Amino acid sequence: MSSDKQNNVKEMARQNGIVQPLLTDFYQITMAYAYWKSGKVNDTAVFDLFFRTNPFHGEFTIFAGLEECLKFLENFYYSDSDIEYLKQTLPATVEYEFYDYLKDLTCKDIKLSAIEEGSVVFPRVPLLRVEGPLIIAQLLETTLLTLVNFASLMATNAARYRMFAGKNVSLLEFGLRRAQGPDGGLSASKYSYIGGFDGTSNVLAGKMFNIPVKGTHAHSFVTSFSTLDDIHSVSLRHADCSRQCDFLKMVLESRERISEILDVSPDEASDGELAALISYAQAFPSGFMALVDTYDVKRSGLLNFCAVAIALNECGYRAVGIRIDSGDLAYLSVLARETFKRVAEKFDLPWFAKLTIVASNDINEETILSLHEQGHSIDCFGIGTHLVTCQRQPALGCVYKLVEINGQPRIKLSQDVGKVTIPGNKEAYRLFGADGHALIDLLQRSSEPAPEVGQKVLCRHPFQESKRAYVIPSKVEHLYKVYWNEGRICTAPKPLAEVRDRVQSSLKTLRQDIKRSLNPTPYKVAVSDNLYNFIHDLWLQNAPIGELF
Ligand SMILES: Nc1ncnc2c1ncn2[C@@H]1O[C@H](COP(=O)(O)OP(=O)(O)OP(=O)(O)O)[C@@H](O)[C@H]1O
Ligand SMILES: O=P(O)(O)OC[C@H]1O[C@H](OP(=O)(O)OP(=O)(O)O)[C@H](O)[C@@H]1O
Ligand SMILES: O=C(O)c1cccnc1
Ligand SMILES: [Mg+2]
Repeated sequence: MSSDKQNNVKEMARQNGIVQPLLTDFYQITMAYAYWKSGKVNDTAVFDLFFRTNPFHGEFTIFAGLEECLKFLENFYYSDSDIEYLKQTLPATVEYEFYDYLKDLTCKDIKLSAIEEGSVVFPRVPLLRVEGPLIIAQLLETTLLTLVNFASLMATNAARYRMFAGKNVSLLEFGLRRAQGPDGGLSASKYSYIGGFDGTSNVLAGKMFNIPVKGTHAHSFVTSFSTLDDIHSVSLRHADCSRQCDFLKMVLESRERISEILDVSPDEASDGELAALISYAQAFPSGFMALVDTYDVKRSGLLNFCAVAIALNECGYRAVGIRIDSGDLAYLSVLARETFKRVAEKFDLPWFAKLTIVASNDINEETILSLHEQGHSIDCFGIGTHLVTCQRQPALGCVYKLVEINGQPRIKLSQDVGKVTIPGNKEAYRLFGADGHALIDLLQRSSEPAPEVGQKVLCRHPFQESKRAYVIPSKVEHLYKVYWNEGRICTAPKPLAEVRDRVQSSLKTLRQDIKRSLNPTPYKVAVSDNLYNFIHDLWLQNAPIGELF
């Protein structure tokens, strides 16, 4: 087996243990019993899973969570202890044959069609279409929603950070400590990576999903050292030979020289901080990355870092960079870059000017945009709280609605037109313009022929009669593939790295004005003329006619 395949198998095998049939709302099980009791065991249904509004005041969403949905279908069965628990929890009047029915239940008769994971998606276009026996399709509702909602929200949030940070900056996810519990933290790491982050500090996510694990060190490492006497050993082995260097002496000498260049007195710098940086460098001479804001970036952190980095260079190692975690990140990063440039010039070490500058501390979308406007020298953002808690919008509102029962369309009416469901079994197509950009998503009845390249197609707003347009597509993408059918995965979900690439390639198909931060242009989602008439006929059939006296 190729190592790619092995990795794929390994990834697929990793089902989050908490995802199981009882991870659902109680009403799914009570409904299952009521369906069963009312003779609906052989009824077949079609459910659509979709959202109504894009998150974060944006006009696009990234669809994620499909692979986990497939693992859920694959492993769906009620264990003996699940059945035991349900017997204790449901009323004693529930007939015992229902538990026998549940015991044999699997997803073998379910068919799941979905949009490719990592694609940009839009309101009202179903992300998943679930077809099969009514009872089992109903029982899947809550778990599928919980698997798609947070995954898609998180991937969208991360993709937005990626977009606004730009290509030249790397992004690290540092959020585990602030996430909504352990499972929220793990999912956040996974879907941040899909959305375009370059690495995570979350070690378990690294192991489970093969995400690069990255990090620096905390303030506590610095504050645990008080004086130079705290240094355990003064020496460091030279990179090229077994010779031991008197590392402490070299650091102190370079600190003297650098203090003149930077016009900062070594007396102002913290010796405790220097002891900490020396100790970290001795532990990781080839990966030295230091936190420099514990006491004072300008007067202590930068001087101490440069002193250790120059001494490391004399021992044959190249330092990696610094992290700044407080203060004015624009000003301090520019100051750090100027400092590195001056040292690079004086010591004739061009690489020193390009040392990595990581910034962290409550970073969000606005901070990144503002820092870009101000000008900064940051190479990498470490982002926790705002990213993983999706502070700007903590939930995506995907819903799961019945659109067909036993071949008959179903519509859910609402005073709020936006909440009226689009009935029937449908197909979704993305129509592209001549310049390669996506123009519109078109929903049609499944019985209609697919739109064709070069052929004029009438696209209608689902609820506003006067809003319509003819589109002549240059390319037509059928959005659904069948992923699960006849009890097995029939289209293998892509490995994480490919889903991550898909996010970027899919985002490229969107016009810039749809992706901008402030007042983005909405992307159009339309229905065919046939589907429009079908919706509105059914609407009239189902809407009661009021009487006025
Ligand atoms: N140049 C900047 N422009 C806009 N926002 C910034 C800039 N520099 C930092 N910030 C943000 O401003 C906030 C500053 O945080 P805060 O007021 O807690 O101060 P602090 O620097 O962290 O102080 P402390 O030393 O107490 O940690 C953070 O959210 C940070 O991301
Ligand atoms: O700010 P976030 O985006 O959530 O990123 C993660 C934060 O976690 C770490 O310290 P922590 O916040 O635990 O302590 P500190 O604020 O005192 O640095 C790190 O230094 C960041 O500040
Ligand atoms: O490695 C880091 O620098 C890190 C990790 C988690 C949270 N804050 C920072
Ligand atoms: Mg903090």
